[in-house]
Amino acid sequence: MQRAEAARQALLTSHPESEVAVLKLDVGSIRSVLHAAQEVKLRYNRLDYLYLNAGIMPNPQLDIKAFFKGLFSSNVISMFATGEGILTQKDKTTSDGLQEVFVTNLFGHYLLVRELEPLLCQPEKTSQVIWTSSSNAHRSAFSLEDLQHLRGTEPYSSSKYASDLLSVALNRKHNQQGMYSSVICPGLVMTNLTYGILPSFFWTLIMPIMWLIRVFTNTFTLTPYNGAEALFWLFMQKPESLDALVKYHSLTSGLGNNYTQPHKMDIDEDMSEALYKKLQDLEDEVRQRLN
Ligand SMILES: NC(=O)C1=CN([C@@H]2O[C@H](COP(=O)(O)OP(=O)(O)OC[C@H]3O[C@@H](n4cnc5c(N)ncnc54)[C@H](OP(=O)(O)O)[C@@H]3O)[C@@H](O)[C@H]2O)C=CC1
Ligand SMILES: CC(C)CCC[C@@H](C)[C@H]1CC[C@H]2C3=C(CC[C@]12C)[C@@]1(C)CCC(=O)[C@@H](C)[C@@H]1CC3
Repeated sequence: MQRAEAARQALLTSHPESEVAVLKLDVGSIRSVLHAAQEVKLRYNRLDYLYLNAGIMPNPQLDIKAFFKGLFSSNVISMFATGEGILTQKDKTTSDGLQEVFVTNLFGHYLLVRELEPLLCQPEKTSQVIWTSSSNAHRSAFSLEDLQHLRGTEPYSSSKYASDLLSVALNRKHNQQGMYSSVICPGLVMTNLTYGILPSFFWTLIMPIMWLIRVFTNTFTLTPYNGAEALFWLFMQKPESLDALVKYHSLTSGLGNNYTQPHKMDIDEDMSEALYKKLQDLEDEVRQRLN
């Protein structure tokens, strides 16, 4: 909570007229999500925006061999833009008996949205739910038969693809009630997540190479400010005008200009419906276990 309080103070310094409240929430814990949602419902009557940004990539491993192979292939740009085929992770089980990446990146958020539906779906008004997804969300990493990615080595990619599917399902279910869901990709940003892949001093050393690569992909946004471009862009749009089947990417040009670009997602609407059904079943199961 110390860092949250520091962020609150910084916001109040830059925007003294605003009201900023903090609330403790561990999206990786079912009890914590339910407790925090209860607290939100006590404090507020409605929500206009819900940003689902929390996410983890535990124990990332870079496949050096695949990286060098990719470097000299025709897929090199796509490899730098998405990290496809060169990153794996080691997941673990939480005390709720769920896979940590699945619950932190997807299921905890799903449960939070379910709990907050009464505040998000209100007559005559619109609300926006925005997921921080990733260009690393690959259909090949996801399976409806293995939602939690117990049998694979790319739980991060699987969970992000699942968030894309879930966003599509939420739109189909709730647009008529005024709730709209979108997914964004911030691009490659230097944060604790990327410092888990390679140490921060190494990223600093290769920064000139990163700026050079940015000329070819525009996906190397590199700073949190640049990565937030799509969030800001979405905030300025009318939610009814957005395309549910599109992911909004923050991009930074070689000259350092930020812009947002929509990319059609590789999504099958039946699959998104099937995922929603499976998440509902799991929700019933975990709620029963808590009672
Ligand atoms: N960095 C990148 O290149 C990219 C990142 N993303 C996504 O952006 C999002 C933010 O990640 P990023 O800033 O890069 O990484 P960081 O590791 O720097 O930040 C992760 C954030 O998620 C929060 N978080 C993690 N676990 C939990 C949890 N169990 N409960 C509540 N909050 C939690 C952290 O909170 P706290 O500070 O309290 O620990 C922190 O605010 C993630 O969803 C990530 O997948 C997507 C594409 C690229
Ligand atoms: C540029 C250097 C000389 C070598 C860096 C190689 C890799 C460590 C990176 C190349 C593409 C990167 C990437 C990600 C992580 C680091 C790389 C694999 C992500 C998967 C990080 C998390 C995301 O959500 C994606 C959007 C990133 C895609 C690109």
